Amino acid sequence: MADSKSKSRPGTGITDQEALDFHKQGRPGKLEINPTKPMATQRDLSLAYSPGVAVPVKAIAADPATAYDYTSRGNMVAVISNGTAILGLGNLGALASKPVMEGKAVLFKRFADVDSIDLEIDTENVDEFINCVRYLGPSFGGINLEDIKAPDCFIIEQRLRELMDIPVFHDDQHGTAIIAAAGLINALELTGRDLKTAKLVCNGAGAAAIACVELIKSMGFNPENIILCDTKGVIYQGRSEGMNQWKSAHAVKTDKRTLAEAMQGADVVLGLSQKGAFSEDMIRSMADKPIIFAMANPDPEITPEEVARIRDDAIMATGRSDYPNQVNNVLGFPYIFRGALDVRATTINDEMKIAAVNALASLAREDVPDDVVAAYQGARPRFGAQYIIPVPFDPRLISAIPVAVAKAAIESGVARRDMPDMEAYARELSARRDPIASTLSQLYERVRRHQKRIVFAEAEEEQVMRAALSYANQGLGTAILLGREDLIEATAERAGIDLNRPGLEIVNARISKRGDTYIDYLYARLQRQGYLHRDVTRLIHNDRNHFAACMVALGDADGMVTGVTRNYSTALGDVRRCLDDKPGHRVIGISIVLARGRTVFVADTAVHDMPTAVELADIAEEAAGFARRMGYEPRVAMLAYSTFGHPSGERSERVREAVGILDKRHVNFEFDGEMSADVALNRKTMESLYPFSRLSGPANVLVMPAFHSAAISTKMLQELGGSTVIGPLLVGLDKPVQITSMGAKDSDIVNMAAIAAYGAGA
Ligand SMILES: NC(=O)C1=CN([C@@H]2O[C@H](COP(=O)(O)OP(=O)(O)OC[C@H]3O[C@@H](n4cnc5c(N)ncnc54)[C@H](OP(=O)(O)O)[C@@H]3O)[C@@H](O)[C@H]2O)C=CC1
Ligand SMILES: CC(=O)C(=O)O
Ligand SMILES: [Mg+2]
Repeated sequence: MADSKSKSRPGTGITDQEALDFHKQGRPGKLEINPTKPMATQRDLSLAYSPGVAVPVKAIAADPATAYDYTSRGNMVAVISNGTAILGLGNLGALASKPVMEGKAVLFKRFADVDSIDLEIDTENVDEFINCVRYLGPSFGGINLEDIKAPDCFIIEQRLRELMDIPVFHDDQHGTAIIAAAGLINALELTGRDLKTAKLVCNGAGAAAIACVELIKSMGFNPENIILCDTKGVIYQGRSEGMNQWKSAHAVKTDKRTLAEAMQGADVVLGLSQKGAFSEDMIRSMADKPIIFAMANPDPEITPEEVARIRDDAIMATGRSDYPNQVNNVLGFPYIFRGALDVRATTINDEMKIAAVNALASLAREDVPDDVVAAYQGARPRFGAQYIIPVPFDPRLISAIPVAVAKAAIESGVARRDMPDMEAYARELSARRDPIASTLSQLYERVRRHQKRIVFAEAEEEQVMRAALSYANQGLGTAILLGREDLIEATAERAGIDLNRPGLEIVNARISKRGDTYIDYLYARLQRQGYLHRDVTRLIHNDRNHFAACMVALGDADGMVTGVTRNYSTALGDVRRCLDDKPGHRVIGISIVLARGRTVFVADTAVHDMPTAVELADIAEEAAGFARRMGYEPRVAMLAYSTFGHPSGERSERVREAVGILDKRHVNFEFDGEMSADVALNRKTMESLYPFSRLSGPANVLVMPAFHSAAISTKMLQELGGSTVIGPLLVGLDKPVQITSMGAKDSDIVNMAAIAAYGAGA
């Protein structure tokens, strides 16, 4: 029986099973540690460990500040929790909090290139917790406390701030407060309200809520206009039940006693409590143009759909990424720590927090430049009800927020390092960003908005079925499962997959009414290439790749994915029998290699065995065009074993000839060669030995001299270098088809399906 784990969580497009598989597959969890220095030879060992390591030891003992020069401390943050308030799920303990803490650690890395490790401390005793953390200072440049319940978190943070000389920042308090305040400033402006007169209700009086209220009061919000509520209702002066000193500090004189009463006529409501805490009646009773931030995770106090059903004048935000206006601390903590670490701040003070609020609020009001539009799924956002705050993938965040935070740290005297050239610092920050993850997420978003029908040619395979389900669940379009119903259903049953949902269609090639049409189409193409009618009939009835490719050719599907059960060249041959090349293009394979924070496109990794000079030039053009479509300005290196004529050889000649052909074509991208891979990828080597090179920076598109070198090098990078390799992606076919590697995982297959859908004009 299919169980609930295969049902999509409402609004998320993911199933519980997918979430479990995601965390389990490969190395369990989301983190691993990699050395940054070579550890290959006796010499390396002598330097990294005994005896060499003694030298930095003595240097640090003599001058502790040098720890920032000789160790990873300056870029290392600990994410620490005891699991007493995990998201909005409550107190589930230290161990259960680990997935969230690992998640925060990877967000640090992904968004701001901050190295981070999660530490789960198994105690609810405040003193024990403090004692455990207070001695960790030498290891880290900062401490990010997470998901610790109120009021313990207030005591813990306060004490640790006093005891430690590095930033200690409770993300749920200040991260949330900073983002909520930025969103609120903008929402108030959009609705023509004044900070001093607006009336606000905050539901929840825990870590996040108290910090939000404190921050907005410090920014000028009138304390008398704020009512705080908790599980016992309104926090009024004189209340004794369920109180603590932090709640008391915000108790107001009022005769309102329930959340429903408090929300009547309110301009703003902040939800930092629990799923479903706001009723439709409460929302109905608010003032005109209400501002509703339902920030509980993973499920908000009320959903945007529920609000939209009852009123059309609200500005609505949630903590989630699948709705507009995501007010979530992910917009803050990576960048705030980035700025604090870069000036070696001793703390994160109010000045730095307010600088972050203002930077974030103003970013949403700025015109979105062209190169940022892609982060917004191609639609240029305009400051307004649906866009009060930037999205986490906005590439401007990495420079805007850390710069503001670093400046504020310097001006308020808590920086231990000056940053004399802020413009250079902003440029450095931008270079830390690797656009590929945002490119892929933009690609997904675009597909979601222009959904496509993708045929999964090997749907009887379990991982293909999971990928198809995920494609449909993520709202990317219709997944067509090609295969025999009985086999598909049996596999689904065995794997506990529920196929009974919209967005999935099963097509059986043997009994399809379209079979004859496909046979006629294919016979017309192949009759003069040695195929008899009966051969073609067999191909359509028995071979999934031919049937699927004909579906695409004749418009019954927008794109196709295959490759799990058959080798690449066989699958490619099948497809090309049915589909033409795009006019004026050459079909090639491009692999995207993600390594050490860099993204490099490698071509041709699939089609041309020993390309001629003309073919190499064509490959360069296709690959450069693809890189540009993915958001990169191409710098193409035509690779060989030699560099600019040395040593000479026949294959290098051909590459040189290709460079000459590109010169004559006056292409609109940078290219040069022939050159070896180390020169292409290492700016210093290029500048010192070949200052005449025409590339303005390290190459990001590598055109390989032949298929074998391309395939061997990408596979070696994947297996030995720990790189992530996406592809080869097929480029240049008239209709989009992607071929996975044999035995690909469901996540790889769904990526390929999304890329095919994108290629179909999503
Ligand atoms: N979007 C974002 O970025 C963030 C969202 N959050 C969300 O905010 C919520 C609270 O987190 P946090 O402050 O860390 O947790 P805490 O445990 O510190 O505080 C929870 C607070 O919520 C109150 N509460 C719980 N249920 C209700 C209810 N039904 N009605 C009124 N009040 C209620 C509790 O009341 P009492 O005091 O009576 O027990 C308590 O004051 C979570 O859902 C979390 O996911 C948190 C951080 C960031
Ligand atoms: C986002 C976050 O930190 C929370 O919900 O706890
Ligand atoms: Mg949290």
